[in-house]
Amino acid sequence: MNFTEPRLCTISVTTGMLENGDGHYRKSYRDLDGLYADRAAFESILADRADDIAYEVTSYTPGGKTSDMILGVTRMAPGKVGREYFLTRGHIHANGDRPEIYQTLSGRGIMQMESPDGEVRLVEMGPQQVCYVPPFWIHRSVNIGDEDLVMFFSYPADSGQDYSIIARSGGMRVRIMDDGKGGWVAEDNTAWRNRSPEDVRAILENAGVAA
Ligand SMILES: O=P(O)(O)OC[C@H]1O[C@H](O)[C@H](O)[C@@H](O)[C@@H]1O
Ligand SMILES: [Fe+2]
Repeated sequence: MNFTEPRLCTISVTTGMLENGDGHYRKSYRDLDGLYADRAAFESILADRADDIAYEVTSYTPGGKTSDMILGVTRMAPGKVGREYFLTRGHIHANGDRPEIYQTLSGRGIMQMESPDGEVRLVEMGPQQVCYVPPFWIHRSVNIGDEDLVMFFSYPADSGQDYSIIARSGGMRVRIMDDGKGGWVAEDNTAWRNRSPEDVRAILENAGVAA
């Protein structure tokens, strides 16, 4: 029997990268078009740093099965588009019943979660705090600090990412905004529309769960 070889990876908290992984992708500000509320503020970021890295993900994928755990690191730059803090695109796992674990290594962030039927959970996280993202929750990270947000993550390798679920509902239900006092406040996203009971049922049934 050919057992999978163990793998040692090193996390560089200062560069926000996993070393000795096998995956790396970057998202520039240009790639994040349409996510933020303040169109004019976003355009002005595009005007002078469209190709700068907004966030990047380095990872190791040992295989493709449920029992193979992907692990990696996300590094997200600090900043705001108007009053809205920088964020990752966000997704639900294409196999919706797959969970994820996130550990903040440096910086301050919010794990923004939304259930298929529109419940919102906001988990503020600092260094060495771990958030368990349960099956079926749409999730994205938001950098509410003034330095890089560096997070370790792990999830089953056959989870997959479905980004369309957020696009179809006009974004996530709330936006994480500067409260003007150095903190944050969650404000309703006026473009958001809830998923229908049929949509919710389809997400559950796709994972073999009775609605
Ligand atoms: O996939 P995004 O929504 O762009 O988020 C960026 C990354 O965030 C987390 O670290 C996830 O575990 C990654 O799978 C994801 O790629
Ligand atoms: Fe995920």
